[in-house]
Amino acid sequence: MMRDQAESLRNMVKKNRSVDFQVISITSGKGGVGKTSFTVNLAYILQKMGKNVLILDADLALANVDIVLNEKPKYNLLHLLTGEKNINEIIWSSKYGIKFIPAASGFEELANLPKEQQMFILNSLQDIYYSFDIMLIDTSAGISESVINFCLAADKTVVVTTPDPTAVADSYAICRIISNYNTGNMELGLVVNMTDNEKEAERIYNATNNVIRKFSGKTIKYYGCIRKDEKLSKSIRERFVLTSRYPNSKYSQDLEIVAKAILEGNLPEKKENFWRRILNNWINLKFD
Ligand SMILES: Nc1ncnc2c1ncn2[C@@H]1O[C@H](COP(=O)(O)OP(=O)(O)OP(=O)(O)O)[C@@H](O)[C@H]1O
Repeated sequence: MMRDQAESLRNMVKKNRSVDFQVISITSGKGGVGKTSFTVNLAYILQKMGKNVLILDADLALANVDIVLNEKPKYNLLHLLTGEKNINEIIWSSKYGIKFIPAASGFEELANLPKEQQMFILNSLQDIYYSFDIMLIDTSAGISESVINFCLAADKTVVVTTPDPTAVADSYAICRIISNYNTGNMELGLVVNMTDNEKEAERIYNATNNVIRKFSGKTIKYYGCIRKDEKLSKSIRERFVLTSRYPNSKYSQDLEIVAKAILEGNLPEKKENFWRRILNNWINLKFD
């Protein structure tokens, strides 16, 4: 009976809020390019814009979202997978108001989660997604089956790179793979982080876009660039969220422009599409 009531409530809310739910995956070819700090600060800015944001820490075995938010969550995805907790019980509310689903650091087995368990996590999200406007998925760095699948299931994927040639090369690689598999209208875009040279960032975007167009006939979006800001490193060291404490810092100003560009991209169709895409398109990737 209670289940029936919950179900009809869910359907009611779904009907009322069917168009403005977006899933945005954030990924990178190389580690250490600023992906997690980008995710957390983006969440804060989107929240300031009035969006109700949830972060899924999908960097399953090397989770960092809790560290950037300076939180010590009690439960994490491991508790969900072992059946000890349900999805509602593992959502952690940070002091910044941002809610997140923590992964579990140091559990190697989580890095190569079998497809069934990845599906289980994503299916569990169905019970809570109606409460949010935006879900940000912080994936792990690099090319793995679960990263590609999280990206393909999203409405938008943001690839974060730095101007460092190895980071650029790795971001080409991940953009190429995602574009190849992207048969739907998932919007793929690039952010160049830690650059003091806007022209250089645009050159990196143009070069990436040209390669992708050549290989897959598709284009990628340019969401913008973020300057190197010593305050960001300080915020990580001293465990505060930069965009909250220093909204006028270089990093915060640039990220606000990037956040608007991401929101202004293609509007998602129906929120239900996320789940349909997961169920229909969760694929076994074969890398050549
Ligand atoms: N715009 C920036 N200006 C200055 N430093 C930055 C900037 N962005 C990120 N950093 C620095 O880069 C480091 C790595 O950031 P972060 O942990 O967010 O990267 P990541 O890509 O998520 O790493 P991993 O792949 O290991 O999870 C941080 O210590 C931070 O100080």
